[in-house]
Amino acid sequence: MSAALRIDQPSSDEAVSVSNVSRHFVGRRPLFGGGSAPVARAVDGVSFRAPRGSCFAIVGESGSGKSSLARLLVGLLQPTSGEVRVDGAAVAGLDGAALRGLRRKIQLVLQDPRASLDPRMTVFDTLEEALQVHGLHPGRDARQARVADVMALVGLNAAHLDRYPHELSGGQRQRAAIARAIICEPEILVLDEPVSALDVSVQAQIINLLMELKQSLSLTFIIITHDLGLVEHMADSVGVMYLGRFVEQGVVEDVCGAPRHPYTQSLMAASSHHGAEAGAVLEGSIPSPLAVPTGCSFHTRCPAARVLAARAPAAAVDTPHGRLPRRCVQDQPSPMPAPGGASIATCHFADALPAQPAPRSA
Ligand SMILES: Nc1ncnc2c1ncn2[C@@H]1O[C@H](COP(=O)(O)OP(=O)(O)OP(=O)(O)O)[C@@H](O)[C@H]1O
Repeated sequence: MSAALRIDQPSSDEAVSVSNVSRHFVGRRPLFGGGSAPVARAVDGVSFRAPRGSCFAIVGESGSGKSSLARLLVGLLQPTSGEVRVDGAAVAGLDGAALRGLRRKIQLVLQDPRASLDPRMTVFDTLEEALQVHGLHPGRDARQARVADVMALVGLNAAHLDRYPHELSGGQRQRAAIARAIICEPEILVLDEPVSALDVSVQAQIINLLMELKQSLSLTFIIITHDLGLVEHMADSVGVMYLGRFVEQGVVEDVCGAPRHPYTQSLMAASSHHGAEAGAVLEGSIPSPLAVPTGCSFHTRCPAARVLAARAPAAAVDTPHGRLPRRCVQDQPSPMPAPGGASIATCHFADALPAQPAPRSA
């Protein structure tokens, strides 16, 4: 059976399934002094499932690997290891008609719509071209009718059809980019920071539009964001990403309602929606994926690790990052299920910490 047939077959209840996926970027070997080429672990062993019609959110700071994961999902990047399945079929190695089939099924919406809209093409030409690439609605009249339908779906009208991207407002541009993403009737939208470049007044309109489209077109969403407020509003499940890994994942009510990993707790503290209950807002910036800290990769910034070390100095070790609990620096953390079986957190002390904002650093 050809790969083209496989990708188009209706199959599992899972729109997207990601199993232990990694993407490492190998840099240049140093010119002098020998040594091996540096390896950036942008995505490192991520797994999740998004059932049909659900919304899965990937949240984390800039540099955590969210965009690389998005590009792996839509086949723009190939995994170093692991497997991405869309609609039950493996994405790796697709080409030709099979790859076009995948591209129709899963569409990427970017933060800056200018990146997905050609500045030299009108809105009509952009939308018509998408139909032509996939051979849908053959004939000019049929394409015009489909374009008009999709324009209405996204809240644009005939007056916008002949405009170039720079002649549209930010919100209108994002509506045009969404129109381009849905015109070929995809099943899944990967939304990479879909509203963060927009004025606050326009953000709610675009979020409402996306939620309406999700409902009326039975779409599955994978949303990538740094905004936990958006996660709580839109998503069913969430993976919290730090240095290429999910440090906590589960249903949104559990992860956002009672975060167990100190990193999630810090993100919640930094979120405008939870500022009043804030614990420790994170200091410093995310380490380079070229030099992921050993042990728990979050230990160099973890406020809870310092508090635990101060409480139990006998079990602590001195490091360049302060006095830290031995377990944080020595063992590789493995995913720890919540006592109730709901969320999974990789913190060694997830069960010992209050499932609330992280304690302030000592
Ligand atoms: N082609 C590449 N070559 C080398 N390193 C890369 C490449 N692409 C991404 N990286 C590195 O991988 C890490 C994760 O990048 P990525 O863009 O996926 O993160 P992100 O969470 O989406 O951040 P942002 O929100 O800033 O885009 C970064 O440190 C980045 O420098």
